[in-house]
Amino acid sequence: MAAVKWIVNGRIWNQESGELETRHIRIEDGLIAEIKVGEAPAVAVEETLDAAGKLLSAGFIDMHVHLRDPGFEHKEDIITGTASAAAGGFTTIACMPNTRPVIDTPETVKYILDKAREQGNGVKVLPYAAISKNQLGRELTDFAALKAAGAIGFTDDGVGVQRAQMMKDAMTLAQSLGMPIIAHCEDDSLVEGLYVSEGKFARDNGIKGIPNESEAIHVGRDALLAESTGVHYHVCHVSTEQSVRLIRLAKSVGVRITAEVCPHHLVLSDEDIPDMDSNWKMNPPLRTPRDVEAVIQGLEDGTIDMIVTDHAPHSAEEKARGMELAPFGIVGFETAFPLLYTKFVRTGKWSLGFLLNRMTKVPASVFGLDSGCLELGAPADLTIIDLEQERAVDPATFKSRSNNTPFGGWKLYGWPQATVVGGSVVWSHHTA
Ligand SMILES: NC(=O)N[C@@H](CC(=O)O)C(=O)O
Ligand SMILES: [Zn+2]
Ligand SMILES: [Zn+2]
Repeated sequence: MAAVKWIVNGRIWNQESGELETRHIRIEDGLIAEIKVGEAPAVAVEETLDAAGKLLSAGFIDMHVHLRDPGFEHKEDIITGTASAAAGGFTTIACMPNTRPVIDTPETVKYILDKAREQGNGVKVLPYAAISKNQLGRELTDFAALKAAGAIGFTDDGVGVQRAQMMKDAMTLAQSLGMPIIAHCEDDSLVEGLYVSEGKFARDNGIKGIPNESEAIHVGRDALLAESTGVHYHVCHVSTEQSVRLIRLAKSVGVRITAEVCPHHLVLSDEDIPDMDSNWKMNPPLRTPRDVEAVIQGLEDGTIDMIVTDHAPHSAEEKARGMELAPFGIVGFETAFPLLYTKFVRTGKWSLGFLLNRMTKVPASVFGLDSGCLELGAPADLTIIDLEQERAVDPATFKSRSNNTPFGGWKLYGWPQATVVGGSVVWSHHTA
């Protein structure tokens, strides 16, 4: 990993003017030390990264990813997962505890942090710990010990916390420690055995679908519990109109609630599923076009705070089991920015700044991270993107160990060129 002293000729988004402006960034001790206007400084080539008119952004932050390590290394591990993240322009990622063993002890938190530091391609990895032991929803984990070990929040992502009392106890404890609860919202009793949402695809194929209420019931319950406990409560992968409505209401009465949405739920509905192809199977499932409109609206009006990938690698063999039996989930790092840039920014629906903020500044501020901005003294965590490069998604080239994506062949603009963490180039398309 080469440390650089200058990144020159980058095009930086100026929030005030709403335009891209050329700047040169000097890096010292891993931090942004100077942002220079005008001529590029005359500096040694070895210590310089020439962004040559490309977008220069704060590195992307993804607060919801699955690295599968320990236990499911045939899908992904910390090495391939962070390589995939870096290739997607991500400099900080927060990984979910649904591993084997589950991240429910200080030892496993330490395993993640140590392996990420030593073999994580320079990418910053922030571990979440489980709410319940083994994610079984029976007994709370030792929140204080997990916090001390370095966990940044608590979640049973992969499954919903089924019992309200358990969620209330978790929130009370998390609140006393100043930690957030991150929730996968799903009522099992409404979902059992189902794998696509209630909608046109399910009707056309004569299968029973997952009802939207399965998500919103938890959002509503938890918003009430967050109100009474005062905890910071964060909703995972929001996918329905009802959830957006409930989060909006909770925010309006002052509940400390935040929320995330995934690229696929912004871009795809159940009506786009071409056939019984398990690359279109994820949890939450693709919902109706009306839900897609609602989550876009929710992101636009601030009800939903940030974008996350929910990068969920599964092996080709597992995904080959067919729609009904294959596991839920799709990979996300290496398509997230090009997908959203192409679909929302190039079409004029969003400004570039709107998209960048929801992948940098907002997640940083919601989770209290020092990165996510291009300011003096901030970590030199940076992403360089070629906004004009058009290329088809080729899953065979992914750095991830898995390539389960519905976006293969999609022609997209806005491909990452280089990723820098703490002033070191951790990935570049030249060396890829
Ligand atoms: N999103 C998914 O479809 N799958 C995730 C679990 C989860 O995020 O709930 C996984 O771990 O595979
Ligand atoms: Zn989930
Ligand atoms: Zn997840």
